[in-house]
Amino acid sequence: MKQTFYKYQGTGNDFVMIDNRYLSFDKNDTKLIKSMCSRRFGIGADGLILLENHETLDFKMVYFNADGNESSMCGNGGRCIVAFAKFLGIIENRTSFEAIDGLHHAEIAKTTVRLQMQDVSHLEKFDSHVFLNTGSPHHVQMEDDLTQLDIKKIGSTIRYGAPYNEAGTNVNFVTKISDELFSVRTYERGVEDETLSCGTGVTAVALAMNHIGETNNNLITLNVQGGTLQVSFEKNGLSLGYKNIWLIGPAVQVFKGEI
Ligand SMILES: N[C@@H](CCC[C@H](N)C(=O)O)C(=O)O
Repeated sequence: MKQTFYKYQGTGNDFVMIDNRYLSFDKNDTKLIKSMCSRRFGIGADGLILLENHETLDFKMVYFNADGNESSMCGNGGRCIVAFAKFLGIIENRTSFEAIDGLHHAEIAKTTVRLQMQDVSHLEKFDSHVFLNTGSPHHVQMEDDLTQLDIKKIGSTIRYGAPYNEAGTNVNFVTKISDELFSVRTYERGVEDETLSCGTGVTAVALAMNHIGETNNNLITLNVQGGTLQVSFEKNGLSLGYKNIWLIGPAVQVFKGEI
């Protein structure tokens, strides 16, 4: 049987998107998901996302990395599935849906999607980096010059090295431009390469920069390889950590196909 799919991108982080409300797609077929995401032998994407029915919320998001394995939260994918739900007529301009890390609220206006992320209560500061989980694990490291870095080489060394080892982490390299503007390049676990953007990654960068005192702003703009994202947040007064965190940026349908 033919499978209809859509291709979406959010600041260049691209996804195969499938309406799986009738459970027609076999999500245990890791080889198929990997081959669909392959840029040489398939459609080509950083990940594949299924939109499924949810008992009480608007829909459920199921996310797979390009390696074919289901993974933790994808912020850009979360923004893209909101645009997809609107395209399918499931939602209007506001939504609540479930992803692997729990409930998310979002709003869409034209091609801009604002996605609420989970509160972050635990950030670990080390000499050369910060580690935190924004739905996915992120190592955040400041650098003087992002243009000269071999992101795949350095990123994979950190991702597979101690203390992360096989389970791994995503790795973000950051340069400060001003108190409200940072540049970011990200090595993504499960893609095992640099991607043009990572939503949970820029969220981690914004919180980490506030946490280590590089900025006191609570609305941060982040230049990534594929465009520009914004992250807003509030410091959690009662404890170390952040709440009311929103990831904001474009989410665009690129094409529709059939395999
Ligand atoms: N591109 C994503 C992150 C996807 C998950 C990540 N590769 C992992 O497995 O941790 C984003 O936009 O957040």
